[in-house]
Amino acid sequence: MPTIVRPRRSVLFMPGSNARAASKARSLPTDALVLDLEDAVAPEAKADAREQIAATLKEGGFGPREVVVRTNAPDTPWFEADLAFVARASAQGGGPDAVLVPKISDPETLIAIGRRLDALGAASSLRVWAMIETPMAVLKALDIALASRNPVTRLAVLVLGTNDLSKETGTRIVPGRAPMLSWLSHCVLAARAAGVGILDAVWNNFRDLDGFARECAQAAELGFDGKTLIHPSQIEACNAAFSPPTAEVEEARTLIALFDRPENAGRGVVQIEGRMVERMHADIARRTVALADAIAARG
Ligand SMILES: CC(C)(COP(=O)(O)OP(=O)(O)OC[C@H]1O[C@@H](n2cnc3c(N)ncnc32)[C@H](O)[C@@H]1OP(=O)(O)O)[C@@H](O)C(=O)NCCC(=O)NCCSC(=O)C[C@H](O)C(=O)O
Ligand SMILES: [Mg+2]
Repeated sequence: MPTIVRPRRSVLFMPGSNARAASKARSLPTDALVLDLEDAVAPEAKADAREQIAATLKEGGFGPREVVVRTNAPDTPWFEADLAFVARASAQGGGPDAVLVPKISDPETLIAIGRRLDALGAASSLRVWAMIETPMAVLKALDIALASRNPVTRLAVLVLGTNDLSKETGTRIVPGRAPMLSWLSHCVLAARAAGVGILDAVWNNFRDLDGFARECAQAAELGFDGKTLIHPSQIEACNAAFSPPTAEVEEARTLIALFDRPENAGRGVVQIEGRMVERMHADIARRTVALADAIAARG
């Protein structure tokens, strides 16, 4: 698993057409924001939403937050215009960091999208995030994640979409998510095997913050980097759930220092207060410290 240097604990969706929400996001402690052209925008409002997102991007002011635009799905009449818009914005500078493409179900589609972005002259820095939200996408999660090894795909992050998964499968979204747990874990494994990021799905009932906090804790235990959000009230609990606790960071620093001592240079295993620690624990500790430092650097 690679060292995470870009915190993606909280990733806030907002309708691309909602200028007020985008303006608000400039001062919210979210790690990333997604300006949506898909579900949150009515069919007749797609073109206006593109214009609004263009104005939002031009104005900038998002600081260290990663800015992402979600297009409509590849098989919709809006996709080509959405992709061309994102490519143009990125080529002009000040564009989004990534484009999030919904309903990806196979690696071939990612390759085609990457080629199209190249042909449209998108900036080389533009990354692709892929939504895993069809039954086929879950079944092919590893193939999709491994598409990141082909640089043409620009693939950096997978994002779960449990609303669409529920719609496509008839599986209910229930507290604890037992019916979907195996899918979530399978996707985390696929992302880790390929070395891409992975974000959990949204929690719809944004007034139920206790239930939301429980789901964040579950997502962190499952190994997600963070969670996608729909309302500012969800950011604080989400950031807390995906930040390494202070005591864990302190312990990690102690462990790294122990292995860095000259007398331990050739040792694979040492002990701290009667507990065995191996070099793999030092690797985990370095990841914890790298994430904590990156979070602290945000201020
Ligand atoms: C759900 C909402 C429509 C609720 O909005 P609203 O009624 O305005 O809520 P509040 O009155 O509580 O809002 C308080 C203030 O916060 C601002 N606000 C609200 N939501 C956002 C946001 N997402 N980002 C930024 N700011 C936000 C309001 O403007 C209020 O500000 P102020 O006026 O200054 O007081 C709304 O929250 C919303 O639209 N959320 C995002 C919906 C969305 O993007 N959905 C698509 C992504 S989820 C998805 O697609 C699922 C996935 O694909 C799957 O398959 O699972
Ligand atoms: Mg969806």
